[in-house]
Amino acid sequence: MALDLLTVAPDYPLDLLTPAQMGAVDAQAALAGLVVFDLMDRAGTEVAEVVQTRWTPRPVLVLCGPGNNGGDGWVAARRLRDAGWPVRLVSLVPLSALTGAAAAHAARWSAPVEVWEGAGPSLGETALIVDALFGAGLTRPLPPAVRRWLARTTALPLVAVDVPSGLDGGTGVPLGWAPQAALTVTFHRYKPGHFIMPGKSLCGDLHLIDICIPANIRPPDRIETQLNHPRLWQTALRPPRLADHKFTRGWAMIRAGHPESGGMAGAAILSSRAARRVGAGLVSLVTPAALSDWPGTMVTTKPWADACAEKRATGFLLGPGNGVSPATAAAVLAAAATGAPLVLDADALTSFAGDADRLRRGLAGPCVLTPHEGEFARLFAGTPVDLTQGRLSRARQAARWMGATIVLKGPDTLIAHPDGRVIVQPWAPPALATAGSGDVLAGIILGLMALGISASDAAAAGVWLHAAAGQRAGAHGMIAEDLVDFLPEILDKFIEKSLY
Ligand SMILES: NC(=O)C1=CN([C@@H]2O[C@H](COP(=O)(O)OP(=O)(O)OC[C@H]3O[C@@H](n4cnc5c(N)ncnc54)[C@H](O)[C@@H]3O)[C@@H](O)[C@H]2O)[C@@H](O)CC1
Ligand SMILES: [K+]
Repeated sequence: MALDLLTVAPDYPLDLLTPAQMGAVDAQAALAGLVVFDLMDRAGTEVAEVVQTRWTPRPVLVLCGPGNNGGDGWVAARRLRDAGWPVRLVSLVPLSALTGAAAAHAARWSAPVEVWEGAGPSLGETALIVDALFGAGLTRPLPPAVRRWLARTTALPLVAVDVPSGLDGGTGVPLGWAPQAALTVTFHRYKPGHFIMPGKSLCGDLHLIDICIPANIRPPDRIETQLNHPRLWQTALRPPRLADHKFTRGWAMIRAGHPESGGMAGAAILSSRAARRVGAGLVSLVTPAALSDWPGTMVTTKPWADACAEKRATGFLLGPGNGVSPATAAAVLAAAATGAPLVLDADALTSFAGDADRLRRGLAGPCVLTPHEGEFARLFAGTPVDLTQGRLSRARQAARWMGATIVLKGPDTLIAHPDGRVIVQPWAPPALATAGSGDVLAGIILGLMALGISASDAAAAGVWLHAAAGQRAGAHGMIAEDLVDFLPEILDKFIEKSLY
């Protein structure tokens, strides 16, 4: 089910654990006296519960693998059978190959078992598949026969235990291939692969089960990936103070309406409105062409160099409707050299395609880059960033190398910081994929940075506010202008209230 961004519980777990970290938590839980047999019992029992909530009784085929993921499957099969469901259980390995808690739960199964042979089991009446083949322990692609069997059953709904077998929970990238699940039930904490494409899509609806591992049992290393939520940054946002005047709330400069883009300024106007809505004191559109009047936004035809020389400027945005050109690249470098907060989007990024190192060397202050996949690939081609890796790894590498915050946009927008942390925005309505939406996002981040908020907080807050405005706007008929108009309501309800 799509988790509701606006109502998610304040104690919702934000940490995303890699399979190795989850393994470390499991191991510590065992050391702390928790019994794997009991954890597995809870896990499998809850899988069966969730299945019964979602589907009426029907012939179900439970596929159990060789490890603990398979163990969860044995429990789920037993619970479903106890509840009166027609259950077939197929074990990938002979029962003699099972060990530990999985073997103990297998011993409690009192009905016939089919052991996988050749091309796999016949489907018969099967109307639902439970995939308990491999979870966190998968280290290599699925056996070819398993892959072929799963690929033939795509017409049936599949419930994945922990992850669709074949998906790397750490990255969201399949180890070769993974089936499409209708529902994925996972335990204790979500993993990055549940929210990062293509894993996010392969998992279908997500359900997190508390198997009663205490929250103080944590992996020994730093948790580097988290879900985005106001809890992470809301103390950085502040309501206007009594003593404020427009310059204490920041002066943002936006480069707009350049001849290379045919003089179009609409994108920059959207950005400027967004920057003002989130609280920037003053926003200037710096443009060589006269623009029609935009009340509240200052329009100036002074040269960009003059804008960069303005000591009171607290933020610059380049990109929206700037045109891909050496002039745009030069304007970026001029703004970057000031050391003031900088947001780069669209054409400002593509103007450095094949020359990203020049941008990297030119950055003198905090910077947020907001590429979508195509802009990211163009910008980082030929750099040390390995473009063959999944989105999480690529975003992380790019932020480290560039020394800037990277907002890699998509249905799973990633906010990667130079220190290796990545914040994942899991809930973004697909309606946000519309012209002008990116200009609004860049403007929100600019406005927050111009207010003095750090690049990392501004990027995470900006992405969240943008998604929340999109959710508030609804599934149909939303245009980018609407996002801007919903911002005050979102800020009011979710940010400032928490500060008083
Ligand atoms: N450890 C715990 O405390 C708990 C673990 N749980 C479950 O345990 C799972 C992890 O269990 P495991 O670590 O045993 O890992 P898995 O059950 O995912 O798989 C491990 C087994 O698969 C084999 N294997 C890996 N890749 C293979 C491939 N491509 N072809 C054939 N064999 C392959 C491994 O050699 C190993 O025998 C989780 O995903 C979760 O479902 C739950 O029971 C909850 C409690
Ligand atoms: K699985």
